[in-house]
Amino acid sequence: MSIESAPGWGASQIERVVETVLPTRHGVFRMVGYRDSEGNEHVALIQGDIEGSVPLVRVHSECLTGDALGSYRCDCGEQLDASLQRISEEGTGVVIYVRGHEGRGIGLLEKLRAYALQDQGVDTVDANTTLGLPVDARDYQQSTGILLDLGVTRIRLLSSNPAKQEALESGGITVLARSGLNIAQRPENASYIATKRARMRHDGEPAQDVWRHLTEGTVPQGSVHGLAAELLTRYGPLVQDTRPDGRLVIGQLGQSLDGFIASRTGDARFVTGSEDREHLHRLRALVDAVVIGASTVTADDCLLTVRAVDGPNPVRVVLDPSGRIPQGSAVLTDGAAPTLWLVGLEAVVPISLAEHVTVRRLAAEDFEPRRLLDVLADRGFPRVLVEGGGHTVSRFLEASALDRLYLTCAPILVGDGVPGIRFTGSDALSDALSAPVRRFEFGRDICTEFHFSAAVPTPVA
Ligand SMILES: Nc1nc2c(ncn2[C@@H]2O[C@H](COP(=O)(O)OP(=O)(O)OP(=O)(O)O)[C@@H](O)[C@H]2O)c(=O)[nH]1
Ligand SMILES: [Zn+2]
Repeated sequence: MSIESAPGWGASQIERVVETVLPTRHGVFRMVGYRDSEGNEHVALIQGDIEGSVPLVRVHSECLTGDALGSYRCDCGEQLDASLQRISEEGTGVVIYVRGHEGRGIGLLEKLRAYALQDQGVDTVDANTTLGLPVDARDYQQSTGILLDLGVTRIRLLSSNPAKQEALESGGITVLARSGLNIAQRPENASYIATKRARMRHDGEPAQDVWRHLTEGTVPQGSVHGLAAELLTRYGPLVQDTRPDGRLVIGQLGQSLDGFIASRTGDARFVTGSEDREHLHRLRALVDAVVIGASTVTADDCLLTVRAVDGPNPVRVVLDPSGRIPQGSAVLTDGAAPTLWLVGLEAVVPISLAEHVTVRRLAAEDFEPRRLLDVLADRGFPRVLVEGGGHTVSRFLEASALDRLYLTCAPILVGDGVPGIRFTGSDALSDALSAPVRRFEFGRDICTEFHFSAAVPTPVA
């Protein structure tokens, strides 16, 4: 099959040659092989029912050094990996692996020449021009052709490069959203990435600036777009809405659409996807302390640090009246953040503990949510994230102790398992708990933010 005269295509053609399947560490993909009019061979890796949907699409430029050899000079390999994973988590999407794009279209050996110049201090843009070559010689007609062949005209693009979006749009593809893959920089590729941002219009810096301001407790002004704007919309209110006494209490939970945080065997891995995980890490970075129940520490052995984004680690507060979390738990053995281990008056705890662990004994009534929040505020932790599990978050919810709750639902039905939000509830639906809400799409998950402190109290009759 060949596509001719697609919009903006001129005389170029793309030919669908073969279809097979590719099992990978990110799952099984349908794989379609194409040949373009210049003889370049490309592949599309596909999951799910993409025709007529608005799938995630990664148009990935071939990079032998990064993709196959694991080079840290660029971020290509990690971007490829992350995009396959994201698509696999969402269950729908396409990665187009574009051959002939090596070295931004100048070829492998010329790229290595450019590397040799960069070894002498020239940046990636000047290296190409010093060699008498274009800074970026890629065209994206093959990708437009492949998408049209796959029946895809509207996409969400995984890329930090606005030029890719413009090229696909000029080829007749509607790009409804574009976001980068948020790969952590390495010392080896930091200046390459900085040059892409400074001289090749790649996004990154504004979003990182905005995020840094938010973690420092300020909301930057000025016009921003893309991820920077999204971060401001999502987290700006958290930074602004702190109460006069400096307190802010937020809850978060990821659960299945039918309300379970884990299966009946306790399997809780990846209920919600990587975007929700990133959101959770952002919430952690915005608070002084994360609160977690002993059952969740025992079941998940969570680290509770900020790893998916830049930002400070909060203090880890473990609610453990009977002192039952395992001594080998990450919160007790990993010193990446301080741990405040709150135990009952009678609980038995080991005499010698790692330096980052502080034990504080509380009377049974001090484990009541509002009393706990007073204890934490007194210790200098007014901004608190209640992170799990279902029982702990529900307790804080029922005690009206949460200013906001982020409840992310994954489109899966578990049937039976460890419950998410459960509380006494009301007899009449008209009395059900509600508040102003905002909704965020995290991949295939939907996060609902309940803003309880903005709710108008029901007048007492
Ligand atoms: N000429 C040259 N090409 C490079 C260099 N480093 C990486 N590349 C190539 O650049 C291409 C990837 O382009 P990038 O600018 O890293 O990213 P992008 O594809 O434009 O944007 P994203 O979609 O966000 O990944 C690959 O083909 C790499 O082989 C370099 O220093 N010089
Ligand atoms: Zn690369």
